[in-house]
Amino acid sequence: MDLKKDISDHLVLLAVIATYLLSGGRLTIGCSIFVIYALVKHDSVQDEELKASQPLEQESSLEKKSCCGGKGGSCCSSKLGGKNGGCCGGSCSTKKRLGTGVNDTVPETPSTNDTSVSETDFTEAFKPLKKVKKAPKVVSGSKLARSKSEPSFFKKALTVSNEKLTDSQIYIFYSSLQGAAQRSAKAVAKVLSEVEALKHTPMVLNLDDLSDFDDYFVNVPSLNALYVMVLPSYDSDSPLDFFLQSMDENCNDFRIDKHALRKLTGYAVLGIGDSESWPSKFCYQAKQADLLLAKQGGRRVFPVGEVCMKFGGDPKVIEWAKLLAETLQDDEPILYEYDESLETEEAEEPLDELTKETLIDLEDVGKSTELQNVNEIKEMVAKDSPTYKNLTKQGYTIVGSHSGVKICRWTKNDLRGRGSCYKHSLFNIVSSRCMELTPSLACSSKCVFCWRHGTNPVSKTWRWEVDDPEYILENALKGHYAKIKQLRGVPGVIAERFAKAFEVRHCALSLVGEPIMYPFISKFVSLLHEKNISSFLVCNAQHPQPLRELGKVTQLYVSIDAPTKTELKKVDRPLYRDFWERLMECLEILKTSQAHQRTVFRMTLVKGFNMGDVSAYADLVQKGIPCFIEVKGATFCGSSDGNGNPLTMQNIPFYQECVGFVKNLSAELQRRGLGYDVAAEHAHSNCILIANTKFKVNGEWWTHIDFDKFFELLASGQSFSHLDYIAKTPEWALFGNGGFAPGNTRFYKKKKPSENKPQADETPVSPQLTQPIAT
Ligand SMILES: Cc1cc2nc3c(=O)[nH]c(=O)nc-3n(C[C@H](O)[C@H](O)[C@H](O)COP(=O)(O)O)c2cc1C
Ligand code: SF4
Repeated sequence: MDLKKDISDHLVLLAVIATYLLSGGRLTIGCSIFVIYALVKHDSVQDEELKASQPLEQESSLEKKSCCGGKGGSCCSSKLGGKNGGCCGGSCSTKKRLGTGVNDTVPETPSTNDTSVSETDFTEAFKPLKKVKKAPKVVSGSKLARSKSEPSFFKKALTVSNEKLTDSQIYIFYSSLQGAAQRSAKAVAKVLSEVEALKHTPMVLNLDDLSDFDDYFVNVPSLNALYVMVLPSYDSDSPLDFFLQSMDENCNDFRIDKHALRKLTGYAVLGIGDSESWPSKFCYQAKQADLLLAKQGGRRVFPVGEVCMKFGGDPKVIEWAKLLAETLQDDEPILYEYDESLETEEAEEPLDELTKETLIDLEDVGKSTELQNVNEIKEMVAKDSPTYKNLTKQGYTIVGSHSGVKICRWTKNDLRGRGSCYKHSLFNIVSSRCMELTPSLACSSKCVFCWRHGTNPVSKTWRWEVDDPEYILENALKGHYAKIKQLRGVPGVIAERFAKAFEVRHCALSLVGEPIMYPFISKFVSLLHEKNISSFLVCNAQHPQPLRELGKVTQLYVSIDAPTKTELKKVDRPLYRDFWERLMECLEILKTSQAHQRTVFRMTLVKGFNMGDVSAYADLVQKGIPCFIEVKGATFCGSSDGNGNPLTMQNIPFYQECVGFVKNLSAELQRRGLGYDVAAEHAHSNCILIANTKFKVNGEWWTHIDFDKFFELLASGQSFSHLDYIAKTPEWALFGNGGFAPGNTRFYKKKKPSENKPQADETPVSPQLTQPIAT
């Protein structure tokens, strides 16, 4: 354009010079004036044209700058035709509208066509921005729900408090497998007790001994309670798993106040662990506990402590306790910040797809991974766990990850010709051919007389990896036979009995734990029967569903440890809140759908706990109509200290007391017109049998089992009942005759026990003091 102008200018100049040379003088001057005027005019027109065209160019150049902003203008043109409507049409116009610095210079009304395109693109292109804005939605659902359901004081309670923490009653809870947490809890208690301003002496409680977590973690013992939790972490199953699981369930149980722990003045958690061996899981369960306490409304008064115990962590524990002690005395209000991301409620409003996506993303972030792992599936008894070591030390052979076998002392006794257990007298089970097994070392009760010493896993439902029934049976037999083999050198072992012991005929499914919890219990029992091994299944009457579904067993026991709801809670310390209803349902099942089975009520008598109300026991018998009632005095399993077992020798009934109880119960049943009477005994084990009189044939008791007949009936495939495989009770086993089988030699350890010559003040038989009696 400029070059053209230059050429035309030069042509005009040449024309003027030529005219001057040809026409001389005046004409040339006149022409020159005309030409100069024409040139000036031409320039001014060009300038005006240029001025008129300039704003539009300026606008377009600004748009390009604002859009491409340095990352290359190509995106503008390419995205204009793209699916998002383009960054030019979208974000450039957006910026204009939002009044960014660049657009301050841009005219207010852009060209109409361009604007309409921009606005369409703007709406579509905003979706990603919506996603960016997702952060507030993490809590919007829960906030919404809470603001509707919670009174306003609640939020306030969760923000700032100026409670005087030294007025609190401090409860120091611990859970310990190997003793470090117990030691640390005591150390923390000592440090806190030294705080002069503290009004109440701190109390130390073992979580694993609590009969009911609800007493502390649904209800609180006092309104000034402050909890300090001293917790180890185990990547294998430990008692703490059940505590954490219960806390997690409480958070989601609509029957429970969701923020029950706001009633506490506060809480603090001290985690102990091993950062070197478990770096990624260091103190992870303490952190889980901390979050769960917060989730239930608890206010953290001090940060979670994380102490590695591997290399002398005890001074660090003291350090943490001292800092906590200082905090308790500090008058400054504490800001209690509630972590709203712990909430998992759904938003009430329907959500569009993108918003849903957003919520999921953020919940994943917000819902701490620590909490997600509370219900992680573990092995029930992992090989490297303290529970494994503890059980193997007690003589258990652990099979797979949740089953166990153990040779009972009666098996040894019988191999040596010293007599079988009470099951021989009562039902014809020979101890040397009996295998004691449990397919579930875990239990749903914490009975006061249990010899599990508080270390076995507890749970209401199965929450572990599951082994095959075939695998369990094969390896249980291997384990049992390996233990039998070890007895070959024991003095007095009878060669014939020893040889037969390698062909198990009976399996007592009890030992410890709750066998019916094992998900394949019926299959397991039928595998036993395939090998001509009879089955004696003991259950704790807390699992009606599997009881109802159970296939044929040789004898089915239900433990009846107390006659009333209050006493049952005290004796069995069941984990279920509806434990009584569960028991009632199980009794109903025995009377109806499982009435074909040989059913037995097992009663374990504990003096001072469950020996009072004979009439209430009779109510239960009336409800379940069992074939037999087996009454046995509890066995002393060691001191109460540290193992959760509160029993002392004072709670172990004498044989005569058991006899008195049995006679009273039998009389009460007869008074009600129920056909029961005392049938057999094994005085040596403090054990007496009451039987339904349908087992009295022509005036003789038939409480024994004809095992051959049982397997014959099973093989026939026909349905049959408990009366189809009975055998006559031998004379020596009848009540009044002691129950010691002939062909055996009675062996007295220290002094001759007096159970066969009962006296009012006799002492219990000595073997009971050391080892549990076969179940
Ligand atoms: C089988 C086993 C698993 C463990 N797993 C963890 C773990 O996951 N995280 C951790 O921090 N410590 C772990 N520890 C270390 C214990 O938490 C630590 O030894 C603690 O002091 C034990 O407390 P206690 O003696 O009261 O049971 C584990 C220890 C054992 C024996
Ligand atoms: S039911 Fe048996 S295994 Fe379970 S706690 Fe009671 S006695 Fe122990």
